[in-house]
Amino acid sequence: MSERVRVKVCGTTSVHDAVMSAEAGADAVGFIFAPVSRRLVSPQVAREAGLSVGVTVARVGVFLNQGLDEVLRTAEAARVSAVQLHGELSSLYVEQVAAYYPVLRVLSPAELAGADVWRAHPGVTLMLDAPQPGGGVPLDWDALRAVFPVGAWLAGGLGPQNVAAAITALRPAAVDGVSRLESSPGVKDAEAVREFVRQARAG
Ligand SMILES: O=C(O)c1ccccc1N[C@@H]1O[C@H](COP(=O)(O)O)[C@@H](O)[C@H]1O
Repeated sequence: MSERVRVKVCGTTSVHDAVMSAEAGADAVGFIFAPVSRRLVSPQVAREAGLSVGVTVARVGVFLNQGLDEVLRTAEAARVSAVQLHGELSSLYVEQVAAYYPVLRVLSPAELAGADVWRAHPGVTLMLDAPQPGGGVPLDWDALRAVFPVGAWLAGGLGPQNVAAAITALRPAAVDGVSRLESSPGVKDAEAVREFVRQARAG
């Protein structure tokens, strides 16, 4: 029997949306701490939102090319349970974060050649995403079929209309979405979130 696909709803900026995502059945909510993001949230709000989702929902802090100190300080202040790392980062940097938090290391398809180093690392899970995170652009699933790493998570333009097809194509361990789950940047569309979870469970 294949394992159930986990669902992460990212870009949470309020207690209201965190609770709504948890009630919709999300396994994880994401908080984006990259200053460039239109979904930037403060560690204080993320902490309050994370405390409101109960014990079974993971709280993921998302970072893009930020310094190690900043990542660890922000993650601690927000009380996240895992850290998602985007950007051009050394293996040493990723290992240093993984000494404190389970890590989702995000790679674009062009970076997959460097994925091998993480396959045997118990604290690091791979996520495949588009080169522009949060851009709502799906990956070319057909091109990835033969190379998608077992156990990896999938992001990139996933929403209620395409998540089941993505799961069928690549059998990721989890799916993650932002742009297609919003009514405006940083504000969730509750019906889109509910349908995203429903479709992912059906996929
Ligand atoms: O969404 C952002 O603004 C963002 C900024 C910096 C790093 C990551 C960001 N989001 C991540 O992008 C993917 C998928 O987004 P989308 O569904 O294609 O819009 C997801 O992993 C987010 O965590």
